[in-house]
Parts: sequence; structure tokens; C-alpha cells
Amino acid sequence: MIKYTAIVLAAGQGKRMGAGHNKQFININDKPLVLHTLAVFERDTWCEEIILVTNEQEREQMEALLERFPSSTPIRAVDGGAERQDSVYEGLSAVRHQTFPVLIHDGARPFVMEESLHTLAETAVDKGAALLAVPVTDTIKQKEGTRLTTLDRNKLWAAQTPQAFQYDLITRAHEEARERGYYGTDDASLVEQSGKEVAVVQGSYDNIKLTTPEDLHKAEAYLNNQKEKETHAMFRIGQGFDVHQLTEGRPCIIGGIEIPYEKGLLGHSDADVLLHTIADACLGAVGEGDIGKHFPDTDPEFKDADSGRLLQHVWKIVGEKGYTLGNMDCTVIAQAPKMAPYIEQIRENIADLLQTEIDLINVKATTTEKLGFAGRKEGIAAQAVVLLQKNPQS
Ligand SMILES: Nc1ccn([C@@H]2O[C@H](COP(=O)(O)OP(=O)(O)OP(=O)(O)O)[C@@H](O)[C@H]2O)c(=O)n1
Ligand SMILES: C[C@](O)(CO)[C@H](O)COP(=O)(O)O
Repeated sequence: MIKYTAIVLAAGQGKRMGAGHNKQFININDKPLVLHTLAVFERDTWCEEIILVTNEQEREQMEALLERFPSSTPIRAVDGGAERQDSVYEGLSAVRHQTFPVLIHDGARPFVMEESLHTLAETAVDKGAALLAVPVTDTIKQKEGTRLTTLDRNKLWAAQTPQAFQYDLITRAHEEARERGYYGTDDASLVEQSGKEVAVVQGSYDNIKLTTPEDLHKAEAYLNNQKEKETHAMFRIGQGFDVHQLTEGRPCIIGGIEIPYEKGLLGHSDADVLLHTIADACLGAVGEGDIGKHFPDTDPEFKDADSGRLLQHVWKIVGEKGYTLGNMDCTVIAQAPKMAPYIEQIRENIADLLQTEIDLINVKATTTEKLGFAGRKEGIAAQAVVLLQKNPQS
């Protein structure tokens, strides 16, 4: 996981939208545009802080909106400038975590996907600068006076946001542009001007910028389509499987309970094979990959980590996506130690971690009749099936 800062630009006037006021406050399916965009970053666990660049005259209105819709990710509002580029500069000046990559995003692009944010953050760390873009699908003509020329479409990409950068690199590019009086229509162009390469991350054609009134209809259609898909997904199912090796000199922690045994489980964290399996099943159910993606075993933060804490983090993601537990069924596959005396304690602990009823949690154990690695007591495996159901309030 890479932590990043998001700068969300909302200090424009929305002249081309023709609403008579800043388009960021236009309601799309009962919620102002800017809140749809902020929600993408609020949901993303990689986003450490959001800097919202607002129009000085609209600062109070924006702050009132943020108060009405509180966010779990810190949001700081700062005043923007006359041009988009000036607003970005003000946003950059307010960044606190200067070692994190910064993702600069138009408040008017509410449909960017979380997967794109992660690829951009990773590419910015790796290469310094990256932008989201899509191959152009129309034939593009250049008109000079009355003369038309046709550009080679195979070389053309339509730039989107976010555009992601190492903080020092983009700040320097902005300062150089200010010194030269250069104004670009995006941030990548400033880095290009300073002679550095910007990596292209292919985005989605859905990541539109709401610019003209026609775009509002497209946005409503997109959101209705999304809603339809979500309401159909009343239930989601996930399965998990995990194995850890038994070794001497480690505690044997299964389901959060330390079980007296001559050996323990080996792993980067506390190697709780059952809680890892449950976490994987939960992430699988909400389409969020696996625990390796969220808690890499190369990250020193998770060395000997309490897997109960990891499961609670996963459970928060499940909750944020609007799901609650239907039920779960788990099997621990171990020749030894004998699990039966600890099953009730394990169920209670899982129920406690997930703040749910114990009746929804079934845990059982089996040996493998001395066959295979489990039978030879070389390791312990666990598997789980988790059914999630849509929270009626979401
Ligand atoms: N001085 C400015 C100008 C633009 N933006 C932001 O930059 C994004 C992209 O700009 P655009 O779509 O052009 O928005 P507006 O400038 O609001 O629209 P218009 O050009 O039609 O007036 C928008 O989220 C807008 O709020 C900004 O923060 N500060
Ligand atoms: C940054 C941008 O969204 C990339 O496509 C675009 O250049 C913003 O331009 P605008 O004129 O400020 O809408």
C-alpha cells in the first residue's frame, strides 16, 4: 500500500456548464458534484489526506457542505487562484506529507476508479510523474486558418486526471512555469516542459470531466446504471484458504486464541491462519483482492502484527462498501493441536472482532487422517466461506 495526498480542484467557475454558478455545487442524483468526487478518495484506504482547493468566495459554502457530509479521511480546504494552474500551486503549497506522491485531480471528474488511483500512485513513486489518459477514438483535425491537417491518431492520447507526481518534482515544475509565465492546461505539461518524462497509465472512458450541460445527463445515466448494479448485489460471497508452516519457538495463534502446543505458526505477522483466511474471504466477497495486497509481507509495519487488527481493518472496508455479515463457515485443517476445546473461544473472539452475533459464525476442525503436510504436522491450513449481505441502511 502506498500512501498519497490528493489535491482536488474545485475553484473554477464552470462557465462552460452555464449554470450561473460553480458546477461543483450542481446536484447529481441528489448530491453535489464535488462530493461525488471527494467520495472516491474518502473510500480509498491509500489516501492519507485530501486538500480541497476552493474558490475564496465559496469557502464558507464548501465548508458547510463538508460539515453536512463528514468524511473519515481528513479534508483541508484552501483557497485557489485565477487559473487552474494557480489553484494547483496553492494546493501544493498546503501539502504536509511531502514524501508521499501527490495525486492532482479535477473536482469535475467524479468517476475515476480506485484501481487507477493505485496504479498512478505506484507509477509516480517508481517513475516520478504519471498521468491517466485514454487513446483518442475520433479522428483529430488541426485547423490553421482555412487549412485542415489530420493528426496521426495512433500517437494521440486524451489526458485525464488524476495526474500523479513526486512532490518535489511537481513543485519545481510549477515554480519554473511561474517564473517563465507559462500556463498549461494540465500539470503533466509543466513536467514535459522541464524536459522530464511523464508515464502514461491507461484510464477509462468513463472518467469524464463534467464540462457542458450534456455531461450532466451522461453522469446521471452512469450513476443510475451503477446503482442498478449495486441494488442487485444484495448478497456477495467470498472464500478464503491459507496455510502456515509449524515451527518451534513461535506461539500457536489460531482465531486470535493462543493454543498451548509444542510448535507455533511461522509468518511475517502473527501467522494466524484462520483470521487470514477469514480476511481473504471477506476481501474476496467485496472484490478487494487479498490480504497480501492490503498488508504486504515486505512491509515492516506488519511484522508480527496482530491479525485481529488486520481483520478489523478488512471489516471496515466491508462496512464502507455497505455490507454486513450474512454468515461464515470456517474449517481449520490440523492433525494437532486438538482444536475442539478452543472452538467456542475462537467463535467469541471472531464475533467480537467483527462486532457481530456469534450465531453467524461457525468454526470447525478436521484432521487429514495423517495424510499430507497437515497429517505430518508440518503445517496447518484453514478455509472459510463468507456470505455478506447488503446493509439495509446503505
Ligand atoms: N481557477 C481554477 C480553474 C479551475 N479549477 C478546477 O479545475 C478543474 C478542471 O477545470 P474545468 O473543467 O475547466 O472547470 P471550470 O474552470 O470550473 O470550468 P470552465 O472552464 O467551463 O469555467 C475543475 O474541477 C475546476 O473547479 C480550479 O480549481 N481553479
Ligand atoms: C487537466 C485536464 O482535465 C486534462 O484533460 C484538462 O486539461 C483541464 O482542462 P480545463 O480547460 O481546465 O477543463
